[in-house]
Amino acid sequence: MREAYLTGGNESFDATDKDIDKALRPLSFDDFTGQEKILENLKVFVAAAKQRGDALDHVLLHGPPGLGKTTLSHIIANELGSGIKMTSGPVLDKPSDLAGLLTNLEPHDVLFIDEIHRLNPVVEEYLYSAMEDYRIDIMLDSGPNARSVQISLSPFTLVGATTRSGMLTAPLRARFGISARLEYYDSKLLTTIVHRSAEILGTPIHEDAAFEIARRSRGTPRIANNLLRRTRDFAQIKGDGTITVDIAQFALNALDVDARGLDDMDKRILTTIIDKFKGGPVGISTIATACGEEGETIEEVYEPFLIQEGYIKRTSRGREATEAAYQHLGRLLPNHLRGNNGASLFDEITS
Ligand SMILES: Nc1ncnc2c1ncn2[C@@H]1O[C@H](COP(=O)(O)OP(=O)(O)OP(=O)(O)O)[C@@H](O)[C@H]1O
Ligand SMILES: [Mg+2]
Repeated sequence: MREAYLTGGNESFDATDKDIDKALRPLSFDDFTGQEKILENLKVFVAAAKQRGDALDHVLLHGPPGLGKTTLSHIIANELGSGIKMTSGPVLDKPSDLAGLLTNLEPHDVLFIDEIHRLNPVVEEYLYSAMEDYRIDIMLDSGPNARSVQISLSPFTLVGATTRSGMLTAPLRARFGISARLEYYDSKLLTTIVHRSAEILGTPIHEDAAFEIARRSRGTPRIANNLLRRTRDFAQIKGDGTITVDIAQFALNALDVDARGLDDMDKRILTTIIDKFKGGPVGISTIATACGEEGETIEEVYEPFLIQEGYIKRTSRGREATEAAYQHLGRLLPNHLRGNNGASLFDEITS
């Protein structure tokens, strides 16, 4: 797949976004940029398991969307030299769905369960013994004829992914020997990722243009790749195909991505807190209703980035907008924040 893009030709213009997604996905530890600490540990655990001839311990990957959880699960299987079966929490409706998957695993295979916080509790219960002892008990018949049979499974590795690790039950969480939280990427790492993707797509890109896309990507490789693809369209139609910084800026403005990478919903959340609730504190469900978005989505997708970038603060009474949020939106600072500002100004003058 990847070769098709590397060798160029017109195939890349016919490819759907889904194919491109696949082509851009790193396939090995060495191909994966960032998350250095997680990668270093995983390399050791994978090598040790292989050396012992054991299945790798179960792995939980958590963190905001688009940071590489699915990608890493494939890489783990590749590096183990194992097969991978993919499913997701909400799809596993009954214990028999899970049993079907588990009994089809080859030794040391990876079973990837996405959105693992959304497992049906009954199915989750079955997963416990599968994870712990590589066996499941299945009930045959019901009523007086009911009996349970035990089925042995091949030693396997469960890789669970979730954007909401807080919603995992304690018994499930305890059964993962390895747990890793993926963090947002800084602009430098994202610049590397943009360059790599541009090369695979066969699109020439200037260094400052790659950085411009990177710093406006909300710390997220998926967004960086999407913005790159859209910018490539602008370069193709409005320019000579090369992504320059002017083309990148033009494209990003046309796409409504602001200078700090905040998107429409990010800005809506901030303006809601500032304009409707005097800067907070205000509860997440109130913000959600005012913005017309699910509270869960705000908490899992938008808030972590806004907190990391210092635009909102989480307090016991709710969310508050920070000085940075007022400044970014060009709003007048309220009194309680102006106090701090005055003090720092005073320091500067006297020092
Ligand atoms: N470290 C990385 N280096 C290069 N590309 C990356 C990296 N991490 C992610 N990507 C790219 O970003 C895209 C999104 O990654 P992925 O699907 O693994 O995210 P995810 O964490 O599983 O997201 P979700 O929670 O929405 O399922 C992938 O297509 C992949 O190409
Ligand atoms: Mg995923």
